[in-house]
Amino acid sequence: MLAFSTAGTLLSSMRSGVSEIIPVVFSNMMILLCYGIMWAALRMFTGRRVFLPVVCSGPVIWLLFCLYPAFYHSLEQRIFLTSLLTAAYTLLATLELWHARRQLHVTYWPALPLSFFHACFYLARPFFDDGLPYAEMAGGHSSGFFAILIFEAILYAICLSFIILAMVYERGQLGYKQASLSDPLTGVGNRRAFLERGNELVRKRKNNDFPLQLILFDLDNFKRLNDQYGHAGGDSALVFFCNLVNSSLEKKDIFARIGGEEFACLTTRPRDQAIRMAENIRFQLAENSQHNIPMTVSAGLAFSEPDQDSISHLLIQADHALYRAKSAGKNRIELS
Ligand SMILES: Nc1nc2c(ncn2[C@@H]2O[C@H](COP(=O)(O)OP(=O)(O)OP(=O)(O)O)[C@@H](O)[C@H]2O)c(=O)[nH]1
Repeated sequence: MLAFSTAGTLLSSMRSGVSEIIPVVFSNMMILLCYGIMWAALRMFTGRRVFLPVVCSGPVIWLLFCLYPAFYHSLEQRIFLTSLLTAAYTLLATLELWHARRQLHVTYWPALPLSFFHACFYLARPFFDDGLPYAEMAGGHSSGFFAILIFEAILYAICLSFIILAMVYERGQLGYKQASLSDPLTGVGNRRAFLERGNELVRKRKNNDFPLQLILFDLDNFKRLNDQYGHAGGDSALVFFCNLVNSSLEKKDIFARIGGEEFACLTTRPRDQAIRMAENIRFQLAENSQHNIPMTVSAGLAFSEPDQDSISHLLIQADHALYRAKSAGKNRIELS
């Protein structure tokens, strides 16, 4: 991208008044292609599909217009079209930066006004740019707007480069954080994530009273399942169970794998609904086990008191209930 914009600018500065085809036609094609590539790069950054025709349409439109002598010889019209195409690409890039807010927390913010300002600058350019010094380069005159144009372009390129570096860095950091909080096998949160988010919810509950229930699930006879179906069979059983629970979660529920075959679900549903949810999961697992691998699960439920400020007490209570469920024959639910 940098190579294209440098080459485009260099070509643009080669105007001699004798032959302007390369500086006028090709330099602007390269600069517009550079904007198209920037849009594509931001699409890739946000994990969205890149459309090659969009990347190339700016340079192609420019080339087609330049084939008309009336357009080619009108500096005003050329300024209007390059400005319009540049603004269009920059607005598309701004839209991609807006999409980046789903993946980033901080660094996309400065890029948004910067990119939007750049688009507005090019939308306004045709009203202020008299075409100097291009028209009178040979005579050595210079336009005030030309200096602003160059200054804005340099400022935009430098600021955007730093912001994009910061965006890449932030995404890397968030990726590491996400990896440290999720279970690689099942994709659900791990114990650390559960304790972090769970404690946060318990603290929130102290100020705003809402129901909070903890369900501890433990797959039954998992050692035997591993022995019978192999470790790979055990792994896919764990994934199957997580998918089953995930399909019955509500937005606010926190679900995580907190041990080998032990899972925790913190829910803000009322007590009777939490019991129904646990019972439903237990029933569905016993009825629909995957690949003919019979599976059952035991669960212990605990209900949070308003004065609690950490999840550990709730975990101990649910663990006692789970122990009772195991002792009473497994494939059942006990309340604390
Ligand atoms: N396949 C697989 N097995 C695991 C994983 N993590 C832990 N396990 C196995 O889970 C089994 C747990 O065994 P136990 O703690 O004895 O529990 P259990 O056999 O389910 O017995 P109960 O809890 O009393 O029903 C062990 O054999 C572990 O090796 C994993 O990621 N994948």
